[in-house]
Amino acid sequence: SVTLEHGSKRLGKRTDPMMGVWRNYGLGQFIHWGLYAIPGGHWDGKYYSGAAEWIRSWNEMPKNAYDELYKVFDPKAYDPKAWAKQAKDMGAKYMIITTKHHDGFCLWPSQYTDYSVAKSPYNKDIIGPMVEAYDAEGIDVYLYFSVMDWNHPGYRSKLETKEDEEAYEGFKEFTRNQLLELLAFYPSTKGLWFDGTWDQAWIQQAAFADELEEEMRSVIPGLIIGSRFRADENGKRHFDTNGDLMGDYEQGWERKMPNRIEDVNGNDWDCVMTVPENQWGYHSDWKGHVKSSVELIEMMVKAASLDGNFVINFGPDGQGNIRPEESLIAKEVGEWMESNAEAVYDCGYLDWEKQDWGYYTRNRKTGNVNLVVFNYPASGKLRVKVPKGIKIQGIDLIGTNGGTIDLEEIHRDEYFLGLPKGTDHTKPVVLVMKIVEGDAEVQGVYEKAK
Ligand SMILES: COc1ccc([C@@H]2N[C@@H](C)[C@@H](O)[C@H]2O)cc1
Repeated sequence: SVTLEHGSKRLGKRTDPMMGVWRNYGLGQFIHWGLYAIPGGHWDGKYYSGAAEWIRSWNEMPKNAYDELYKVFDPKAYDPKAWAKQAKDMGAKYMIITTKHHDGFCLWPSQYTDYSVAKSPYNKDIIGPMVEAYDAEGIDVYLYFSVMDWNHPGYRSKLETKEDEEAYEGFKEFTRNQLLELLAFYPSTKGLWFDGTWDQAWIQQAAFADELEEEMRSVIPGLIIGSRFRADENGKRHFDTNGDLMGDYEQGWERKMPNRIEDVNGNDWDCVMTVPENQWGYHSDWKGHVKSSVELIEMMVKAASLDGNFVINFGPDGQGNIRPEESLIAKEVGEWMESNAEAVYDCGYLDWEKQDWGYYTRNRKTGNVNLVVFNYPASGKLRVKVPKGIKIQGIDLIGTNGGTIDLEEIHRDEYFLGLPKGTDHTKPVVLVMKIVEGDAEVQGVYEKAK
């Protein structure tokens, strides 16, 4: 490996308590809210087929028309307490809120720009009450911040002239000022979720960004920052020139999932996911595939089974309403979490052979092995191979005990688990297995589960 001034600062996962909390979240909520929610994917009677939060980049929408929207931002229905309650009921352990998206509009009254809620008819801080409401529900708050800022005169995607470089120095100072301001205004935030960091101009700022990351970490010790914030001195992002992870967790899984444990390279990671195919901000007219709650539950369990967190995105409309489709998702995911959360919270990868019926997750606190069944076997029996040296002490439907599951040993270390007659398998079914690890030879023949 090569010596790097501005590469990864740590090999392997963070081992401190704050990162341990992050690692056990399981489920989060993303909220994309801003001026783009006002047009909601339409302008002048035309339908924008792109991602609604990118409507400013659509040539059918005049840039100055977009840039005037702040004059009508006055969300009468905004009720952060209701949002936080809904997120709590869904089972979210953390929430990521767009403080500033690519358009540069700030949902907090920033001292460093007039392009904020302070200059809108609403004229109140949006972020503060949201942080308070989510903190009150015990949901940790993370601040999304886009470095790319289409509104700031000093923003550049690349630096070609002397003028560019001088303007960009001002932009860098502005960016640092806003980030320090956010940490000062909202000190209960647990971390920052960066986006808009792919521009050449930013990638060339390895030293500046490295120093800024250090500074932010000193302002809030334990602050959690992902792999997207900065590049190393060779322009390498997410993973430095030596292939080591930048930041505290991998942020590359946007609208996609890893498939095998090897894909996550031993790093912490989160997957952020839209309900429709590709809309983060509010679009009043979703086209294409809209994910069901069972699809999202499967992704959430798959993430936990591969040592990651899963974050479901919500895009409130221009008045601050959560749309009905998203409220239904929150309700149905919450209903499933009501009785199955222990198979997701505090859970991670189990190095047992992946089976077709679904996913294993290992609860780090209880040691229990969870079998989350999505593909119900026609035989009604799950085939489970346990590694040598594992003794099954008991298996039960989640939430029950007393051996409701019929266990048949079909080979050494291989069993058929019979699911109780009448099990409702229109929703994922969870079995909880208590195991004893260690050299089974010493313990002699396995005792059948009671
Ligand atoms: C293909 O380029 C992009 C650039 C930015 C995004 C942003 N990241 C997501 C988390 C949303 O904020 C989306 O606008 C998505 C795709």
